[in-house]
Parts: sequence; C-alpha cells; structure tokens
Amino acid sequence: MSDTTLYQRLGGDSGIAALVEDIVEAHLQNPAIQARYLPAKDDPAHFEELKGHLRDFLSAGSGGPATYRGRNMLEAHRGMNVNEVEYMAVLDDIQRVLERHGVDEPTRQEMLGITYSLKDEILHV
Ligand code: HEM
Repeated sequence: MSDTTLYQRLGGDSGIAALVEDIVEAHLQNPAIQARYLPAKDDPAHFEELKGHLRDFLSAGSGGPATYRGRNMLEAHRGMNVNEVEYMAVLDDIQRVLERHGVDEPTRQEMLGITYSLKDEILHV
C-alpha cells in the first residue's frame, strides 16, 4: 500500500483535469463508444458540465477535495443498456490515458479495480 492518496498519485486537481480531457477525447475517437458521447459534445454547456462531473467524481472517489454533484452511476447510465464491449472500451481508454500520462503501474491497477467494481451499476442497466 502506498502512503499517498490515489488523488495525489493521479496528480491532484491539475492531473485529474488533464486525465479527464484526454479520457473524454479518447472516447470520442473510439469507434466502439464514440456514438454514446457525441450528443453530449454537440451541446457545449452540457459537455462542460459532464467533464466537471467526471473531474469531481474522480477527485471525490480518490481522496481529493471535490464534492460530486452528478447522478449516481446507476442513475447516470440507466436506460443506456451498455454492453460488455463498450464497458471494456471505456476501461481500456482510461488505462491507456493513465499510461500516457506517466501514472505508475500500481496506481493504474488500482484504477482498473475501481472502474471494474462499478460494473454492476453501469453494465446492462
Ligand atoms: C467505470 C466506468 C464508468 C464511469 C466511472 C463512468 C462515470 C460517469 C459519470 C461520473 C458520468 C456523469 C453523470 C452525470 O453527469 O450526472 C457519466 C455519464 C455518462 N456515461 Fe459513464 N461511466 C463509466 C462507464 C460508461 C460506459 C461503459 C459508457 C458507455 C459507453 C458510459 C456512457 C456515459 C454517457 C453517454 C454519459 C453522459 C450522459 C450525459 O450526456 O449526461 N459510461 N459516466
């Protein structure tokens, strides 16, 4: 176990903001899932709000100072009927962006565990 928080190992507020920008961009480029995110991009105010929610979710969930004010994972994804391929595409994008940002291997593994653990609230709901 590391004695630094996950939030610190992700680079704090600035690291998390940079990660979210690149994760969302990766989703928009990923043929398996881009159609899911394009409608949000077409509405700039909504798109900024979504990215803010993603930053706050990551900060709040990793020991950072933010308060997450978005919907819980079940409510946010209900009705989308996300499938396994889409779920893996999101997890893969996150892992690739973490690696590109120089996030260390144990921290990437921890993120993989956390993102996988949300499966029952997101997959086929
Ligand atoms: C561990 C995996 C995931 C996490 C942590 C996550 C997290 C989030 C969060 C925090 C929001 C914002 C909710 C809000 O603004 O109220 C969101 C929205 C969204 N998620 Fe996910 N998500 C994950 C997986 C997925 C997957 C696999 C898909 C489908 C490919 C997906 C599609 C979406 C879409 C389209 C929205 C935006 C809805 C809107 O336009 O407001 N998510 N997600």
